[in-house]
Amino acid sequence: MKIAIMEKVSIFWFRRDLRLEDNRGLYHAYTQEKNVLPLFIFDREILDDLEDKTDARVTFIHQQIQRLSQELAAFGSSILVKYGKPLEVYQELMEKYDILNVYTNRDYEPYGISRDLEVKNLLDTKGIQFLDFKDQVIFEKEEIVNGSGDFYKVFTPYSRVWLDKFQKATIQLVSLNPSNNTFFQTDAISIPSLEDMGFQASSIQIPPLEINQALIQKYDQVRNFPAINGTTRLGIHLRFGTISVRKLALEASKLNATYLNELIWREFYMMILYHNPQVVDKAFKPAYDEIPWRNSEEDFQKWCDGKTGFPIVDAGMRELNATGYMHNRVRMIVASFLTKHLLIDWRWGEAYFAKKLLDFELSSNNGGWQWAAGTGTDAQPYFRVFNPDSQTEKFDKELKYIKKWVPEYGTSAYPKPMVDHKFARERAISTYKEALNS
Ligand SMILES: Cc1cc2nc3c(=O)[nH]c(=O)nc-3n(C[C@H](O)[C@H](O)[C@H](O)COP(=O)(O)OP(=O)(O)OC[C@H]3O[C@@H](n4cnc5c(N)ncnc54)[C@H](O)[C@@H]3O)c2cc1C
Repeated sequence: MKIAIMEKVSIFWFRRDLRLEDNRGLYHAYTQEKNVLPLFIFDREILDDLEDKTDARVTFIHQQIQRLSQELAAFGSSILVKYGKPLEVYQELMEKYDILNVYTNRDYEPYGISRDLEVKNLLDTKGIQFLDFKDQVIFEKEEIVNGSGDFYKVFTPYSRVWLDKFQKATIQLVSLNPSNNTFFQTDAISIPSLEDMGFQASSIQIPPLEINQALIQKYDQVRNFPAINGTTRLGIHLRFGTISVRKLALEASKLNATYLNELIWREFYMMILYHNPQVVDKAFKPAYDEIPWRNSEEDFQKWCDGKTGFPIVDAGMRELNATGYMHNRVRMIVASFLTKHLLIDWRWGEAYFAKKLLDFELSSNNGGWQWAAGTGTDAQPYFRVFNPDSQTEKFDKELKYIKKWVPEYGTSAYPKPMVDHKFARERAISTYKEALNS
């Protein structure tokens, strides 16, 4: 009888860190182990919930995995790509390989935390170590806390401490030294196709991965105008880790304080979610869960379709539907409109954004929606209701953005406003007031 000898490997599990450059967990695996087998799992727990089978994010990940596979070929290695549920995949791998250790980068979302705990417990049964590292943020967990050791609930003091710590830290980028190659040596391993997983390629364009220094330098002056290319569109790259946040933050710190501040917002919301996982379906400020939302399905549909009769709102929704992107200023306007003008639950809008945004990030999306609805940290006070016309006057005065996305604006084909601004504003304020005083 022939006994198969199992290959001895250590696994590096890629998730939202799809790069070789300055990847902390990978660097640790590479410098500490002898036979590093890269792994990526197309996670059915996530994919099965995606309604759109041409989801652009899945196409993007698939392309990035192919790129990684090519980059690893230069090291005589490849990436093992599985389609399934992580626990089942690990059960299978434990039968096939003699696994020494599993390395990965930490996740802060409730699903990621429970997935990792399950995998860790499974690996424990065979004495395999699960080693996770900080990679997707500069500071995590309890690194930024107040004098009493509590997490910050308000952005400004958080950002002050973050910045102070960042300025004192020596942040060095890490890279893999090819002459000490410790990757598992193998021919290319085949990657399941999108079709194998029930998906098809999307035609949506992904913003390029470039750090546009000239843009970042003037970011504070241009970032609020949706008609111009005044933001970096690096959201999807930060989401899936095709860029290192350390690299970007180091550049930003030399170029523009406002831009760096936005990266701090990203981490602030990640840590709010980490410390308060209940915000996934509850208001950060519990009293706001008493608001009796109107939740008209008909109104919601008009909002989704960009047919509200408020051109800046419609332009934003149409941009989102067509490209998977919406400018931050317009995200704030459409979110305020949905929650205040239409009194529709912020969770409806949040879920719609989650389906459509290329840069969808649970923490920032939840934080952005709760901010707009007035239910969150540092929220816009409920009695301040964005006026879509004055926002247009300030940020799209020449109507360039509106005309791009709502070409029929100004003609009889364009719908009349679905609600009167003054009436909706007063209705929102009195509804919130009553709920909060009850
Ligand atoms: C209702 C609402 C929902 C949002 N949903 C998301 C989301 O799902 N994912 C997401 O990444 N951002 C979200 N944002 C924040 C912000 O709108 C986007 O990060 C930004 O528009 C992305 O475009 P950009 O990459 O060109 O950003 P830039 O302006 O170039 O900023 C660079 C990066 O900084 C971070 N950043 C910028 N602004 C914010 C912010 N306000 N909060 C947190 N991080 C920020 C992002 O990672 C962004 O990619 C949301 C905002 C609102 C008001």
